[in-house]
Amino acid sequence: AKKEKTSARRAKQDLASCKNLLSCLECHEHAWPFLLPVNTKQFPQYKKAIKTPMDLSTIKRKLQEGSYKHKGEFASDVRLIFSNCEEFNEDYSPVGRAGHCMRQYFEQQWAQM
Ligand SMILES: Cc1ncccc1N[C@@H](C)c1ccc2c(c1)OCCCO2
Repeated sequence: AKKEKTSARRAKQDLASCKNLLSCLECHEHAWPFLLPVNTKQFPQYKKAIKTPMDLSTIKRKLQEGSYKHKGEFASDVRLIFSNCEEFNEDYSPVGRAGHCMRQYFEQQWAQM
C-alpha cells in the first residue's frame, strides 16, 4: 500500500507539473502558431503533409481527460508539434523560427522537471 501511495502521489505531481509547463508554453510570446489545430481550409496541403497534427489546445484537453498515462507521453505530443512545424515550415519563416524557439524553451523547462 505504501509503494502504491508514493507512485500515485508522484503521478499527481507529474500531472500538475505538465499542466504548469503547458500554461508556460501557451503564454509564451512565440506560441501563437501552435495554440489551436492548423486550419486545413486555410492550409489545404497541411492535411496531406502532416499525418498526426498536434497543438497546445489538444494537449490541454488530453491532460484534462487523463489521456496521458506517463509524463513522457505528454512530452512526445509537445515534441510532435515542433516536428510537424519543421516538416511544413521553412526554418527561417516566422512560423519556422517560432517553432525552433518554442522547442528550445520547452526542452529547457522539461530538463528541470
Ligand atoms: C503551426 C503551423 N504550421 C503550418 C501552418 C500553419 C501553422 N499555424 C497556423 C496557426 C498559422 C500560422 C501562420 C499564419 C496563419 C496560421 O494564418 C494565415 C496567415 C499566415 O500566418
